Amino acid sequence: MQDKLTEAEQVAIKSGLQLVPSQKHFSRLSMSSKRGRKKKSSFDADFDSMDKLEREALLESAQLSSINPSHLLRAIHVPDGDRVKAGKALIRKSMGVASLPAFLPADKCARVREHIGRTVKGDTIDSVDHCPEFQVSLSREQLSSLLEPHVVAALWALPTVFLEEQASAAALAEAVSRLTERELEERGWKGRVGIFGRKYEDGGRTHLGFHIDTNRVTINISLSPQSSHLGGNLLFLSGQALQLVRRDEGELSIHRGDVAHAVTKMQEGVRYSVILFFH
Ligand SMILES: O=C(O)CCC(=O)C(=O)O
Ligand SMILES: [Fe+2]
Repeated sequence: MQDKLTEAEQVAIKSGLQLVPSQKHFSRLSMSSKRGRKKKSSFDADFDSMDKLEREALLESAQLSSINPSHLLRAIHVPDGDRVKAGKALIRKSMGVASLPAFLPADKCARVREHIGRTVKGDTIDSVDHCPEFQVSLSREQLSSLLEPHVVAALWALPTVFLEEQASAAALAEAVSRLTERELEERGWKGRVGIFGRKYEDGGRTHLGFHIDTNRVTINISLSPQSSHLGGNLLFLSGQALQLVRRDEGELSIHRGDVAHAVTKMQEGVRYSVILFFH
């Protein structure tokens, strides 16, 4: 474990990020990785067991902008191998996260939201935090019937374009909108794609702690207007910074799987998202 932390530390130091190599921090980390393996039955227990820094981030505290991303990276409860990957992702020069506002129109968001609301269950356990998932799996066919087929084709092409283009989100959106049906098909993701919807609310799933995804690229679309919830926003450790992304209905976020991310704690309302894991 010390070796892996040292590797993470070296990566951070090379990039000029500051890490605090205190013994206290090392012992807290060994305690925290045990928490990651333990079964949690409640969201409160999961939240309470987090390091103070992660709790502050998930509460969108006033001090959010003063949180040192590398300190936060060391405080989150993830396996050490994931911490190394997330550390490399944090300092990577190429784009780790991009946002495409208004990717889905309001009526389509409402359709997907209704489907999730009708079918979501809290009786299966999440592999990240061991809390009830409050998620529902979708097939590509189901997604195509809820959205337009050409939107689904664009979703399948986006990760390829995202990995190829070292450009801005606007350039990414333009690249996808310029592609013909045939080009979309050619760029379409050839690997496995996992699709699911999630619902967050007080009394249900309230948050999702920092983690990395095991797949290469993740697309996450907000299905709820910002006005329908307080909290429930995305946090990313990318571009040498802790980024808070407050999205409106229909906004698409695309990120590499190894970028550490979280969903802040719901304070009010309901929040839906649809997530695609490109393996
Ligand atoms: O629900 C969200 O918006 C984030 C979900 C997520 O990061 C995940 O399921 O891995
Ligand atoms: Fe995730």
